[in-house]
Amino acid sequence: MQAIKNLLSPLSGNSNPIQDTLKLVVIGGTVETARRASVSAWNGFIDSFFLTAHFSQEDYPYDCREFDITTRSVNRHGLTQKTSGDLEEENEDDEESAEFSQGGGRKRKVAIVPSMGKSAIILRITRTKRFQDYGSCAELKISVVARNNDILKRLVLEAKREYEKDAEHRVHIFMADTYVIHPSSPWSNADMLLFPYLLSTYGCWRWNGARQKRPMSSIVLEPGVKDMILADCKDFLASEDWYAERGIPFRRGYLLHGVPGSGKTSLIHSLAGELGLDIYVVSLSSKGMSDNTLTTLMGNVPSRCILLLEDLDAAFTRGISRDETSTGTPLSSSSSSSSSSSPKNKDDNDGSTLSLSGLLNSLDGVAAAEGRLLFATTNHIERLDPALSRPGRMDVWVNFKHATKWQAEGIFKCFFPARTNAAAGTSASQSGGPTGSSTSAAGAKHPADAMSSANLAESKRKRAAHAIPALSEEEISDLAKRFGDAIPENELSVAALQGYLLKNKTRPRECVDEVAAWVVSERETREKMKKEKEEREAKEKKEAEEKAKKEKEEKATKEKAEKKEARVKAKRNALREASKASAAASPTESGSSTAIEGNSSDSAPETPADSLTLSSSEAGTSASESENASGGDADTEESVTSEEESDKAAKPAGLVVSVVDAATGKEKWVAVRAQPLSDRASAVAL
Ligand SMILES: Nc1ncnc2c1ncn2[C@@H]1O[C@H](COP(=O)(O)OP(=O)(O)OP(=O)(O)O)[C@@H](O)[C@H]1O
Repeated sequence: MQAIKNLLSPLSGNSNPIQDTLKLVVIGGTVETARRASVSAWNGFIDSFFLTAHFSQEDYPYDCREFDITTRSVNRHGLTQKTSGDLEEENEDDEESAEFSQGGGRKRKVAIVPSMGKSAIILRITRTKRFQDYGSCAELKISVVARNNDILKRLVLEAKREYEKDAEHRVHIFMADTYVIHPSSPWSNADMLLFPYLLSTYGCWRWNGARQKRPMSSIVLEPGVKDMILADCKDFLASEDWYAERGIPFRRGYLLHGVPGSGKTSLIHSLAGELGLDIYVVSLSSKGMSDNTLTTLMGNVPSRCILLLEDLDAAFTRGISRDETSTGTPLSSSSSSSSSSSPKNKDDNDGSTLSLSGLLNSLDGVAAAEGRLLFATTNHIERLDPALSRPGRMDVWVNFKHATKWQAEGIFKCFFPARTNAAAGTSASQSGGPTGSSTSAAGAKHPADAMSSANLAESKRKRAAHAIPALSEEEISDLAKRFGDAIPENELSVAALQGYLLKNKTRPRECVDEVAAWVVSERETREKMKKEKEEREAKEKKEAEEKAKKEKEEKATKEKAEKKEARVKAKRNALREASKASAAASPTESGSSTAIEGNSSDSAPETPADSLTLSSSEAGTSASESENASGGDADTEESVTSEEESDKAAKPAGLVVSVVDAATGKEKWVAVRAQPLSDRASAVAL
């Protein structure tokens, strides 16, 4: 105490302010360090009583969602026998807020739950969020005060049971995790090549959540299409032995192509729910996707699943908007196999080095998994390489078009079920409607009818309380017919129709009354957008052309300047050579040299016109003109011409020789006309 007083006392006196500040800093630092040390020691002490299980979000099935259930299951059945209620509420709160403290901080929750025995179990749940190079990852820690880990084991098993029960109504989605070096990462590409083990965590599948199953009946396609695909999938999954007996690789590919918003992705989601398969999604154009990564990913999918390659064309045609000459056709295997030299890689330095041959190999190479259903979607089938879509890789092709009248009618019925269904609480909501399996109606039976007969499992989600008027079956049929009639055939996407119906989800009658006006406005909007797009494209094209023209001009000017410079250089060399030659010839003729020099001076009497036409100063002027003409960026064609002309003009002047003034010792340039002198001696005599 006395020491602290001594330490603080000078602060109140009239001591040096710098010293006081330093003291304050030292005191503050000491107090904070002591606080942290004590907190850490206390946590360590408490932790020593806990048995802790760590669960990472990346670990399937021990993901956070499962453990949300876990914690509930602890409350409901597992360890408690009686419901306490507290933990349930806490975890509900968790789920709703579902937030982590900023900057990767953590939140702690401690709940005391009555145990099966007499003593209480202290359960501590800690959620943390780690930020990694390729995203963030949540981690869950469950700690209990116990002598052994039996409780934790039971907890996990209980959670697993609950989780699997819940999973029956869900489709699990896994995303391909590709290798990406974050800008802030200390590792460079070179490091990765040198130490491949650094990549070991990439090219793997990451659980991305579980979505409610979508009933097949909510997908409205042309009659028979859904049933054909579903039957084909089922038949394939049941034919493993048949394939094995014939030595055919046990794989099947489906290519869904067509206009955007026509239900390709929705159908796959629905099929996954119907067949009870998980979906593994690969985006071929994602950063860091390479042949090796894709092969690893394809080899790691489970035997029974749906492998989805979205926007198949995008992987090889990303540069299409930038490359005017591109036809959109993917690079050929030979050209694209040398990934580093492909245009794509030059343009996009994002570490993506996927080649067509790499993709083909990963689809049906020796390392490719068997038993999976491959679904590929594209909006531009014409851009696909034939090798990619050939049978064996893509066995079934389905074309998705804009909505027909039949589809419009069907989707209307999905949105507005008849009174009987609504009363029974089985009303179909929009795309994310009630969940569960349903048996598709065969043939041309309307989807809404199929839905009404479907045995929908009870949804656990909260239902939106939309006040949808309950209309009779006849009225709904009539409205649906009118709605279908008002929709133009093959002009609007089903997604657009869905958007319109969503806007009117509680007004079926008005929805039909106003649909004609909506179609008109939709057409106008599309026209406007088309026009704007054309204008934008024309503008971009014009700008690109202007830029190209400018670049061409600059290049030409530069080339000319270089040529001129080279010519001037050559001329200088020629002059130098000439002067050397003259110097070599003149030493013995000093008198003549003097004579020439005398002739070149202003005061000298005029020399014979035919022997000496230019004075040294004139020759210098000519040379300097040539230099001026060649120098500078503003050189033009005219300047070249004038220079050439001046060259021509200078030619009759003959040799330009260097002479040395004997008196001053200075070198002078003298031009001498090239006259028909018979020999050098006579020229020198001049
Ligand atoms: N045939 C359909 N039946 C029911 N709903 C549909 C249909 N087509 C589209 N939709 C609805 O439109 C939305 C977009 O559909 P989806 O994503 O399946 O289209 P897509 O063909 O995969 O589009 P893109 O090619 O742009 O990926 C979804 O919400 C879906 O509910």
